[in-house]
Amino acid sequence: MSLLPGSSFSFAHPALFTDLYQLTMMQGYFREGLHTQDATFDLYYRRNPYQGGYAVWAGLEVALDYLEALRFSAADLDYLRSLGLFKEDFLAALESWRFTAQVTAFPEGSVVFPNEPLLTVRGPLWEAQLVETALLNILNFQTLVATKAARCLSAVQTSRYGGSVVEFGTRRAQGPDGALGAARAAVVGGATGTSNVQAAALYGLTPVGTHAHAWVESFPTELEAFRAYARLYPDSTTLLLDTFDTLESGLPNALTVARELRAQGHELRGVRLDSGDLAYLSARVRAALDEAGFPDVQIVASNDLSEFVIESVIREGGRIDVYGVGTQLATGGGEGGGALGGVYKLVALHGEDRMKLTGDPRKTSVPGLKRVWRATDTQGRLVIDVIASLDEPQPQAGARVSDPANPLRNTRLGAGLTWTDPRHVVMEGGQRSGEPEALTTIQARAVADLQRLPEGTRRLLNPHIYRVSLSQDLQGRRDALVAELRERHGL
Ligand SMILES: Nc1ncnc2c1ncn2[C@@H]1O[C@H](COP(=O)(O)OP(=O)(O)OP(=O)(O)O)[C@@H](O)[C@H]1O
Ligand SMILES: O=P(O)(O)OC[C@H]1O[C@H](OP(=O)(O)OP(=O)(O)O)[C@H](O)[C@@H]1O
Ligand SMILES: O=C(O)c1cccnc1
Repeated sequence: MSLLPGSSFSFAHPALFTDLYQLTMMQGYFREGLHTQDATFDLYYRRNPYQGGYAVWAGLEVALDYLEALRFSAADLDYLRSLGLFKEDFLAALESWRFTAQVTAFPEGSVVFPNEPLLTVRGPLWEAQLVETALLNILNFQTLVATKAARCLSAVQTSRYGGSVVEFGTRRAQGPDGALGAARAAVVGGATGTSNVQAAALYGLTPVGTHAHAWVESFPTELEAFRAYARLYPDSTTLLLDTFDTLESGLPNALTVARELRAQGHELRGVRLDSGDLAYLSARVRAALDEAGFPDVQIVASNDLSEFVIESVIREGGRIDVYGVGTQLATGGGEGGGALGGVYKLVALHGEDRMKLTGDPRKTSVPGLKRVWRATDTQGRLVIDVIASLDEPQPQAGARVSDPANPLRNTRLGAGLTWTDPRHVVMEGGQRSGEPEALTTIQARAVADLQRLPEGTRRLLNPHIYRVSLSQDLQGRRDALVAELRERHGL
């Protein structure tokens, strides 16, 4: 069951969850008579997290919950009035203010790449402006953590024995909201569970767990501690082996309890390793369990795990079934992690292209209303994404497309590709276009999409860079606007 059926998040004061400048600009647009202009903003990021080859797009359902909940309560307006910045006519207009815009986005769980518009908001300028902060807050973090989970899972999949990832990171996460959001995002990216009970209750997951060293330390002997736990949870006990010595004490005591449970008609579920060389120890523990007639007892491992540790443990012959990943997963940590730098840029105003010019060509935005075309080969593998103008037809074989960060690098599209337009309108008039998607559906999409990635792009270290290109039409519009802006501003 879920404590919040059909919904994934609740904000107490959603309209105030924004940067002050959004509100001061909103008042400005209102007083200048610009607030109802038809504006389009694109949300995208420029660099994959973890120096990887992709990201897993996560947080869309949370973002839609936020947009549907958005309104200014009487208490919000009183607070804004107390700041002395806002005039009464503006505050009065906020009383009935609602988010009424259209949102187009990749389905949550899709594999996505730098520079492509992941989400587009089109509607009255003051509405589209206000939501920048919260959308980036939600989507950057969810996407970062979902990508980390996917990387851990892809490391697990290098084992011919299979395995799964669970999220153990609440104690090290960035505060309570960070922990809940991370648990959700970890599941989007492929984790099969979380130890956080509130997250499980909110998102309709089954909480998972073993026991801590404190349990063993609270009994005169390790064996008594193991027996007491097994008595209480005869069908779901996982014993932690390393309080004193994994191979000399924990393992033999766990085998004793496994035999005692079986004599009573139950089975020990698992053992957990939490220190030492996890490859060596898990291979030794697996062999001992198998030899003693317990091939189904699972080996859980924890202790500062990351995608790279998982890959290494497997390469060295480790036999772990469940990887409990904490700090690195819940914080989105590790090299190239910490935060996803997604941005939200105005790309059109009443139908006319808009863009930000900058000295750094990688930061120059792509103007205009767009569509993303995604090509797959005959085996269903992703080949290339082409960002095109909204009204452009499906790309044709032989057409030239260019690198958004470097127009001099261009390429011709091959033949035999199947083109799809994966983005959909997910909100119209401020209302969801369909029912919220279940986390299980979103996770299944992520797992399937990751399988469609070329192996080199999925690689953890120095991956092959998946091509995201601009159509010639869009590149031409961008060049024309750059030239016009330079002339207008004397640059
Ligand atoms: N076979 C392996 N390959 C790569 N990394 C491993 C392997 N086994 C364990 N690790 C990782 O090595 C790191 C350190 O393990 P180490 O053995 O130093 O810690 P420990 O014995 O658990 O000590 P502590 O009790 O302080 O945690 C951990 O991040 C662990 O996940
Ligand atoms: O991926 P991680 O961040 O390691 O998260 C999981 C860890 O959390 C717990 O121990 P904790 O770290 O609290 O104590 P310990 O280091 O003494 O085991 C648990 O035993 C794992 O080792
Ligand atoms: O249940 C566990 O084993 C667990 C939960 C959180 C953190 N470390 C371990």
